[in-house]
Amino acid sequence: MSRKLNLAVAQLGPIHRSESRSAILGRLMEMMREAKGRGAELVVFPEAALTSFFPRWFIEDEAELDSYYETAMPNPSVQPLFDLAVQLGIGFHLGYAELAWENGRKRRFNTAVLVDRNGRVVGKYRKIHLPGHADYEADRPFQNLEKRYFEVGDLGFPVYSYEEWQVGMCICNDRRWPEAWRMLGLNGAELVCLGYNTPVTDPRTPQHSHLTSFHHLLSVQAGAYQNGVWAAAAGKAGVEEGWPLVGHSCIVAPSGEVVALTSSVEDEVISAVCNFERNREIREHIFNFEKHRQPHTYRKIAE
Ligand SMILES: C[C@@H](NC(N)=O)C(=O)O
Repeated sequence: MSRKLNLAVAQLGPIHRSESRSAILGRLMEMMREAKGRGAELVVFPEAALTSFFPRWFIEDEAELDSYYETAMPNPSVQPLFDLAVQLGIGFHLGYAELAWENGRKRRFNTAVLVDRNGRVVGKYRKIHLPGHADYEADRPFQNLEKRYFEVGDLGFPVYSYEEWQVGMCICNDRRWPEAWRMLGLNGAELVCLGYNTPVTDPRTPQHSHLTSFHHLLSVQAGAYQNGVWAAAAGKAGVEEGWPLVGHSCIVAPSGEVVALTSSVEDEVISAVCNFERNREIREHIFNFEKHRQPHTYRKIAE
C-alpha cells in the first residue's frame, strides 16, 4: 500500500516592519501558487509569517504591540490567502501572533493553524517552549521578548486529522525539545509541521553562531527519526531589520534523512512526495513505542 502526500515548504525571506500586509500576503500567495504548480497538497509557511519578528523590539505602546497580532483567523487581511487555497484546492499551515479575549482577559500566544483545502481551520497549536526573556535587557544588541509577549501555550501537543494524515505542530524553539516531539509521536502524529524565526547569533552564546544551522537541522532530523514522523520545517530567513535569521528550511523523512532543503535565504518553495509507509520502518522496529519504551523509568521528565 502506498500512502503519499505531496508536501511543500514555503520559506520566507525577511519581512520588514514597513512592509504592508497586502505585500506580505502577495508573497505568501505567490508561493502557494508555486507549491500547487508542483502538485503539492499541503504547503507549510513559517512562524509569525504575517509580520516582522517583533519580539526583537521592546514595544511599550500597547496599541503598537497589538498591531502585530491577529484577533481572528481568518480575518479580512488574510482572507485572500484562504480564498486562494480554496480556489487551488491546497491546504496550508500558517504561523502568526494571536490575540485572544478569553476568561475576560487579553491573552497573547505564538500560534499556528492547519487549514484544509476547503479553507477551514482544522487544527491549532499554541507554542509551549517560549525562548528569551520577559524584561528589557539593555546589553543585548536585539531583544528576544517572547516570554513578555506570549503566554505558554495551553493546548498541549494535539494531533489533527488532515484528510487521511495525522498532523501535529510545534513552533521554532519547540523543535529543540525532545519532549515536544515525543508528545506528538505518542499522540499519533505522522507529520509534524513547524515554523521558525531563528537568529543566526544568540547574543548570550555568540560562540555558537557558526552552529546555528547545524543545531536546527540536528533537532529536526533527530525529532523526525526518534518518533518515526515526517517533518516539514519552514523558516523566515535572511537579514530582517539588520539581524540575520537562519535558512535551511527542510523536509525530513522518518529515517532522519533530509529530502528537501532550501538553498537561499529568500522566499523559496521546496517540495517532496512523502510516503507515509516509511513511518512504519521506524515505528514498527527501532522506535516501536509499545514494545520498547520504559515509561516507568522516565518519571523525572514529567516532574
Ligand atoms: C531563539 C528561538 N527562536 C524562536 N522563535 O523560538 C529558537 O530558534 O530556538
